[in-house]
Amino acid sequence: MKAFLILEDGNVFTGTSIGSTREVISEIVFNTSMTGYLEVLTDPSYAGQAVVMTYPLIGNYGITPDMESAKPWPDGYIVRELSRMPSNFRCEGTIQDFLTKNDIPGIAGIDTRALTKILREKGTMNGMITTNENYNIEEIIPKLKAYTTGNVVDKVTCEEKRVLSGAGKRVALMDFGAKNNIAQSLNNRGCEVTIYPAHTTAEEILSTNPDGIMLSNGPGDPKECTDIIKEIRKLYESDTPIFAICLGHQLMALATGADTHKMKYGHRGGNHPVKDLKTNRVYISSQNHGYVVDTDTLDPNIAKPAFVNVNDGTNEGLEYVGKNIFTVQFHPEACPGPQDSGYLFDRFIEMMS
Ligand SMILES: NC(=O)CC[C@H](N)C(=O)O
Repeated sequence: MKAFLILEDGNVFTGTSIGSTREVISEIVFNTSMTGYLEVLTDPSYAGQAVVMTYPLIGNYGITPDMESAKPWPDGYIVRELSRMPSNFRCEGTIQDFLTKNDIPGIAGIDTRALTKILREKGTMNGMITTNENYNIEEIIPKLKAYTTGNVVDKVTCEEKRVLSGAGKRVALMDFGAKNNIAQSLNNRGCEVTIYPAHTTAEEILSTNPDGIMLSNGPGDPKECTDIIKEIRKLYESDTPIFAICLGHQLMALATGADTHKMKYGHRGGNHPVKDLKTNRVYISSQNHGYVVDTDTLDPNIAKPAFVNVNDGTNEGLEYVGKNIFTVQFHPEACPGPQDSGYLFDRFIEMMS
């Protein structure tokens, strides 16, 4: 069946429908990872977005246990070519069936390179995936322009707290849409990790007297999380060691008076160079974000840049003055992507000691 991707700027791509045939409007973002399509699909930070995979062949090892959460989260999936015959000793099915089963619409067979160039030049924009051949572009474009993602953290956070037991440090992990490998990276290092729903109060977390608090990644505009930011402010004031990743990093910055803004097209992929400003060493990082902390709005008495993006000079991490708090915009848990910065979990454990 034919499918159409209609962009806010009037561009239309015609391809083949994959997964659900449901019509969807979403923000269209691109990811440049060459492998790890399952970790991308199951990263809750993609809730509220349709993802374009720039790598031209997707699904060639099928569905494997490499999941970062229990289900796929993007609103839509856009690929050049979907493998029809996946092959891998762990393969349990096809992307096609996975998308259909989870009611996620997608489109294959379009020129994803041309699409990515549009998104890079004009910036991230909204789009519609539809199988309706009689679509009316005049009616659709105003709808696309008016569409906003809203608060998506509430959609992805866990409903109840759960514990990964361990004999080491006791970490409270705030789940704003956490990828599995954050808890796993801590648990592999012996930590007992208690995962809390996003709206747990600071009082409840602090009453358990954790050795450290981890703030997770998550979807959407950090400024939508007004209630959570208030709780994070209390965690900041508590003097408990804190490590935060991506959305968690942005929320801590907002909680302490800095500002964030939306980037032109964000960073999503497995090859983003970030420089540690203390050592001048560059790490290749896994990334998935569309917002960024404004370096100009940082109060040097509160937070100092610790990492910077080598490509565009944007902030990639902060160190909080007089506190055991450091936060990063990139993903030390990888999944997918390079594990160069996994040592940051060890640093967090040292900080808790
Ligand atoms: N992976 C994340 O935590 C993303 C954070 C935020 N939603 C952004 O796009 O910038």
